[in-house]
Amino acid sequence: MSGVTTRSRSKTKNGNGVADNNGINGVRNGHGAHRNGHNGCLNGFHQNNTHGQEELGSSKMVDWLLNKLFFPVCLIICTPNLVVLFWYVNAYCGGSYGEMVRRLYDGSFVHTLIKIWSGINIVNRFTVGVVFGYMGYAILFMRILPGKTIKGPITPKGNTPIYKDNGFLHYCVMMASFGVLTFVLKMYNMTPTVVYDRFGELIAFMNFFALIFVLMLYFKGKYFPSSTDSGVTGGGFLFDYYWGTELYPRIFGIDVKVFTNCRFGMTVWPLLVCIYALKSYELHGFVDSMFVSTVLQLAYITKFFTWEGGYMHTIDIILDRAGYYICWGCLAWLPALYPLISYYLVSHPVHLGYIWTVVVLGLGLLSILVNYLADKQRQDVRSADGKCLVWGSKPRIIRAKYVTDTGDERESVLLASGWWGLSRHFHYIPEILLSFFWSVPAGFDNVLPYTYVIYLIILLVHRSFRDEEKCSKKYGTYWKEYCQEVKYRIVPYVF
Ligand SMILES: NC(=O)C1=CN([C@@H]2O[C@H](COP(=O)(O)OP(=O)(O)OC[C@H]3O[C@@H](n4cnc5c(N)ncnc54)[C@H](OP(=O)(O)O)[C@@H]3O)[C@@H](O)[C@H]2O)C=CC1
Ligand SMILES: CC(C)CCC[C@@H](C)[C@H]1CC[C@H]2C3=CC=C4C[C@@H](O)CC[C@]4(C)[C@H]3CC[C@]12C
Repeated sequence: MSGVTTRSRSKTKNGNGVADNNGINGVRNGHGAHRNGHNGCLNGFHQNNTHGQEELGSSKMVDWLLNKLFFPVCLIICTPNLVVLFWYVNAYCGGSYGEMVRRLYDGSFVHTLIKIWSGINIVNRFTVGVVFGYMGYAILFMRILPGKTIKGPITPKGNTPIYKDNGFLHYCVMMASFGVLTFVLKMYNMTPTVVYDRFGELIAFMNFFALIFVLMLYFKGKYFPSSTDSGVTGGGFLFDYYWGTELYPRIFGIDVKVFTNCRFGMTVWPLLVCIYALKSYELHGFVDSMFVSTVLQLAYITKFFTWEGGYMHTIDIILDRAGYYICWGCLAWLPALYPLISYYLVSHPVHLGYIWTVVVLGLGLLSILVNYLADKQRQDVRSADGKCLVWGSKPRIIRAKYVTDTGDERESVLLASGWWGLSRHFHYIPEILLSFFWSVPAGFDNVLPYTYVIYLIILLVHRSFRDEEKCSKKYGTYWKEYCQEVKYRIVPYVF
């Protein structure tokens, strides 16, 4: 499926002799001897200051405790339970979190949780057959479908991962296969909506499978890495399990992250949306709220697959390792949470009427367009090396220099006009609005339909901080210059 070509090897130290988190050196640039954006400083702290060193020590300790222990452990404990609770609140609590909380506290919280888990028949012929059957089919097409060979960005250790750009074709084949399967099953008086009826078993199985799979990835990265972008972080087992031990693991030539993120998570999402829409049709006939939500989600996912090559340049691929966060996330969290609104709409059909159908659909499609145009604008300006027009004028750009781990000096174009002049992550606004538009057809009876919107706001705000930390380390003063030019992080004039 994909391979890795290795460029020259070099030590993993930056200009300061200090290995940095991203493996990308601070910038030695025309702005003076600044490294990581701080003259003579490391991470913003002066070294020759004992008091500063103590501060550095204690703040690093707090940072380690929070980011490498507390948050990862909390997520590993809470999210596998949440995945099952998302299903439970729909299936047994009428979609009401209030009712779920009442049931959980009726007796002891842990006892009720154990009762929920033990009531699920997790490993059976159906769950094993559906999950592994789908995976086998997806892997087969991932390998045999044709696609242009594309190069991913050079990794911190100087590797250039190679991908086969067959994501869109794969998506079309999987959706068409679903259509054929539905037709064939119908001939035998069967229906794929059994997935809706037995979703609790399926998601519990995926949960366990993904937890074990991530453990296997941990050992693979530690003892049998696919490339030099691997190894333990020094943060201890729990953090390495959460974060991963490899950037680009490959198993029998299959890129694990491409599989978990794109060929599993992002493909299972539209399949579940179709299954839930079909279930709603079986129960109630045509329902406009389900129609609006389905169309918007499918349009968004289709947009994703037309841009899959661009996704290979995002922090999910270039920064995040294949661990609990990304892999368990895409195998279990994504299928449970992202199509949750459609699951909810099956048992809560709402009649919108023509006007609201058109308004919500129109606003949703507009949000997809703006999000797409913003992503494309940044990509176009970079591929034209800034020699193009943005909104009809010459783009404002910053030519940001940086030094790679291998010691090569490179340059990236940072766009500071168009969508990227409004705020540094303006494209997150249409992303969030869109999630609202595909949820709002459910009405305001319960909070559950807005779970994804709330999660997305948290995820994207956190992501903006993670991304800016990465960019600031990579581009140093150039990033500062960009932040001075474009003052707001996400919402212009507010945040
Ligand atoms: N639904 C969901 O769960 C989520 C959806 N998304 C969506 O995925 C898409 C991509 O996500 P995103 O977070 O943007 O990730 P990206 O990784 O694509 O964007 C950030 C990167 O873009 C580059 N960059 C930043 N500012 C500029 C600029 N001004 N000009 C040019 N390049 C710049 C930097 O990379 P470099 O090092 O190359 O300079 C930076 O690391 C978006 O549409 C987003 O809405 C994202 C997260 C979650
Ligand atoms: C452990 C969990 C609480 C968190 C798991 C998070 C992951 C499942 C998600 C983190 C970032 C997400 C994505 C980033 C960018 C994307 C591009 C967009 O166009 C489509 C969606 C997505 C692929 C999205 C998918 C889920 C994440 C990987």
